[in-house]
Amino acid sequence: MLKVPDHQVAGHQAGDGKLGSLIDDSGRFYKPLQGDERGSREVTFYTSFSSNTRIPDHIRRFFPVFYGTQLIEASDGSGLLPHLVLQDLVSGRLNPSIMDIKIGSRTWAPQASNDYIEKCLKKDRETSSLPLGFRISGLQIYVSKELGFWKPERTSFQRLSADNVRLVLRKFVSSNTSAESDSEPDCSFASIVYGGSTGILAQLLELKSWFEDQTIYHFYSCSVLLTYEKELALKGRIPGAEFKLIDFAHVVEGGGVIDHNFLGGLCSLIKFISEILTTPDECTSKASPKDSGENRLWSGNANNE
Ligand SMILES: Nc1ncnc2c1ncn2[C@@H]1O[C@H](COP(=O)(O)OP(=O)(O)OP(=O)(O)O)[C@@H](O)[C@H]1O
Ligand SMILES: O=P(O)(O)O[C@@H]1[C@@H](O)[C@H](OP(=O)(O)O)[C@@H](OP(=O)(O)O)[C@H](O)[C@H]1OP(=O)(O)O
Repeated sequence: MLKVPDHQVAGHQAGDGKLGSLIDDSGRFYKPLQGDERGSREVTFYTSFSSNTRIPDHIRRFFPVFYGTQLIEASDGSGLLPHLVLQDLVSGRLNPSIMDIKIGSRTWAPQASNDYIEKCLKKDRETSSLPLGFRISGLQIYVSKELGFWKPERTSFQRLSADNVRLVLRKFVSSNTSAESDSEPDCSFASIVYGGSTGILAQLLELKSWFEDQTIYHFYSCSVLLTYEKELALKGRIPGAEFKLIDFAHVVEGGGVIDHNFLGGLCSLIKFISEILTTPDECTSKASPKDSGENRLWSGNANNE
């Protein structure tokens, strides 16, 4: 039985007659193929990647498992439509905190049409993509059993300054984050989510070392999806912090050249996360949302889902 995912934080969302991804009970995520070249490009990528023997296993683990494509009933009621069948990255998680971070200061491939480049360039300029090399594209943070999730409006966190991006990355790993609270994030879980030999930072550094060498693909407009379970962290247990790369609708061949756009964005994200680990107490007093006019981020409601 297919259903609308409980924990999708960005992209095209199913429900209310709209076309979007679906999940089943066995841990699979069904993403509808977009009718234009985005759908075929993503299938081409997954097909090539899954059979490419040059991809080391320690890098392959950063990608969802690909189970091919399948014709299924589309969520918008339009009938049978081909879908990518992928590993559901939050299957088995109870209350996952999730952040979708789109990597790269440029989200368009050189081969794209002028109209598409213009559309992307506008958004890259208006968001943190151009100045920081990445933008937060989707977010939900588990608050508590009573309050559910804090899932702010997507437009509220795409255009943040560097200081406020830092603040969101801190809130993501804090025990005192909620829609109501604008207290300084305590970064209680920074060391077990971002830090340690198996934490997010170590994983990102491993990915980075591959990107310093690989020239097979260029990953435009691709995201890293960070997830962990705050409830486990609260109980002092390992919170299962991990990331996977998602959204390959704009991946093109690398042509023997380093993907400096993705690599640059990844280095920038790594720097932000490293700084949180080295200076966990240094919160963003200089980046008051009230000063920067970004209050909307802090006024989003918690979502009980
Ligand atoms: N394999 C997966 N397992 C679980 N959740 C996923 C998976 N892939 C994507 N998602 C969820 O769906 C969201 C959107 O994913 P994706 O970017 O691939 O879709 P999209 O519709 O192409 O988005 P966009 O139009 O923004 O490019 C992600 O932020 C994440 O919450
Ligand atoms: O609507 P489209 O043409 O599929 O383009 C989406 C775009 O609408 C979406 O922006 P938003 O409406 O969710 O704000 C972009 O997501 P980000 O905000 O995360 O950048 C998508 O990336 C666009 O899709 P695509 O990247 O395939 O052009």
